[in-house]
Amino acid sequence: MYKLIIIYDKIQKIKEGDILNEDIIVAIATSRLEAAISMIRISGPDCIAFVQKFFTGKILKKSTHTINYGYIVDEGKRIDEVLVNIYRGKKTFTGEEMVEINCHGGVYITSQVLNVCIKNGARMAEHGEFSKRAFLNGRIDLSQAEAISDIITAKNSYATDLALKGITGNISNFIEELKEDLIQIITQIEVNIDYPEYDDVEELTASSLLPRSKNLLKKMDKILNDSKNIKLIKDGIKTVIIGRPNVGKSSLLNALLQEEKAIVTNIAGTTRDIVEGSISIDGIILNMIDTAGIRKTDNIIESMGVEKSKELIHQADLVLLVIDGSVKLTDEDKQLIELTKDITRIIVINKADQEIKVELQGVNISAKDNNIDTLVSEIKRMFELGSIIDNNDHILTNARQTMLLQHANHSLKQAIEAMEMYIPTDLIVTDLYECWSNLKEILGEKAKEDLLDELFKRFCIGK
Ligand SMILES: Nc1nc2c(c(=O)[nH]1)N(C=O)[C@@H](CNc1ccc(C(=O)N[C@@H](CCC(=O)O)C(=O)O)cc1)CN2
Ligand SMILES: Nc1nc2c(ncn2[C@@H]2O[C@H](COP(=O)(O)OP(=O)(O)OP(=O)(O)O)[C@@H](O)[C@H]2O)c(=O)[nH]1
Ligand SMILES: [Mg+2]
Repeated sequence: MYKLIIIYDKIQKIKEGDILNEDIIVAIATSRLEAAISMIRISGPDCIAFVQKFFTGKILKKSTHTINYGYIVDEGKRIDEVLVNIYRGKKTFTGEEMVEINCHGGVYITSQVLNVCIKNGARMAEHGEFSKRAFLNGRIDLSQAEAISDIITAKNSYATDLALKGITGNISNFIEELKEDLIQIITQIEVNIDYPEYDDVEELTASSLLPRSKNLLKKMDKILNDSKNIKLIKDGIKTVIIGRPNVGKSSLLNALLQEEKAIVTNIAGTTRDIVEGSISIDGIILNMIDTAGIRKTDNIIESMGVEKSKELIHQADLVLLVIDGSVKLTDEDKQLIELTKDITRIIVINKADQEIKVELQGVNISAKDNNIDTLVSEIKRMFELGSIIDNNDHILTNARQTMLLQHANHSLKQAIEAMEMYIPTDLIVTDLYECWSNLKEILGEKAKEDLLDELFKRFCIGK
């Protein structure tokens, strides 16, 4: 970020007579601070002619999609030896003319080359401005722009597969299909309102509108249902390990992490603050939190830890409730079983290397001996996430999209209820239009300006 400040400083120092072209934007598109090569990405009308002002290589007038060798110069002085990629015409990422300067990847040298660009009149891009321009120029729709952001932040192969599908327009396609279904329903009503060949509302509704609408609703329901677990695939499963003191929670965390991360002792109340760690089970990410053992205590520090543990239960995607199987179930155990009964949880009966004294449905493990296969299998069984994506292209990938489809779904449901009561069709249309505008917004069609700013701000600079 500091580079941005330096660069804005330089803008102030632009000499009189310099062309300041607000339309040309630059950004460093490499994420690492120091690398072999940095790419400085430039977009905007006539940016090839712009770069030619300080690039010694001769870019042929009519050439496009070529790589050009030369030096970046500033007031006659060579700054760096570079390769420059040029993209003329509208067939580019942003839909505008584009240039990419591949310079050496040091932090200082990159900022020097950037400075030359700024000095000659370009400005730094905002977060996501390249993708935003691609969107505004109609190269991609909003779902594709989100997918570009997703592929950069993807943490596993499921998330990359999903993002790549989104980039290639998968979401766009199935939303267009839904829009097509809906427009056919709306058209049929509109035609009937304008040309009431037969004014029998009941017949029109029963014969075609209702079955068509119900079919569309079913499609939407399925998409919403299949998209439920996407957040878990993308961000991981927030897994909270709880249980009364000394049952082996920290030992379990360590066994899962295959690392002695949390302190383990035979003293009850060892863990006071939370300990975190992440693992990947066949691509499913578990973001685990080991907590303080839950019990009544007079110790202030311990009791704060206990409070935190209780809070975390309600934020979890998965609770691992650890029970010491080598002793009889205590009242504290029973309270925790009750407390988590409506939460996605696995009851983990630990210390199975000893004689088991509890009668309880759960998975038996021995954290101490790293004997946790039963638990790992159970987690895999519960979150068979990959298969959702493998066999299904009709998935939404974020909360914005699913919320809009839920709204669309709701409006359609209301329209169907109205149809079933044979309410005059012109009144039903209002709900259907509401449904329509929500579907459109998924692709960013007529999306509000401030929403767009909000969205693209979350991108990194240079994207
Ligand atoms: N050097 C470089 N590598 C890169 C990118 C880039 O911008 N520059 N990308 C940036 O994200 C990604 C590739 N994505 C891209 C997406 C579209 C177009 C593009 O020019 N599309 C045109 C022409 C397509 C064609 O020739 O068929 C178009 O859609 O009209 C380029 C890159 C990853 N690698
Ligand atoms: N026999 C046996 N002992 C275990 C097993 N797992 C943990 N222990 C022992 O149980 C004791 C407590 O283990 P911890 O992992 O610290 O338990 P905890 O639940 O994190 O305890 P607090 O942090 O105090 O809440 C230690 O002495 C461990 O060695 C196991 O599978 N079998
Ligand atoms: Mg502990």
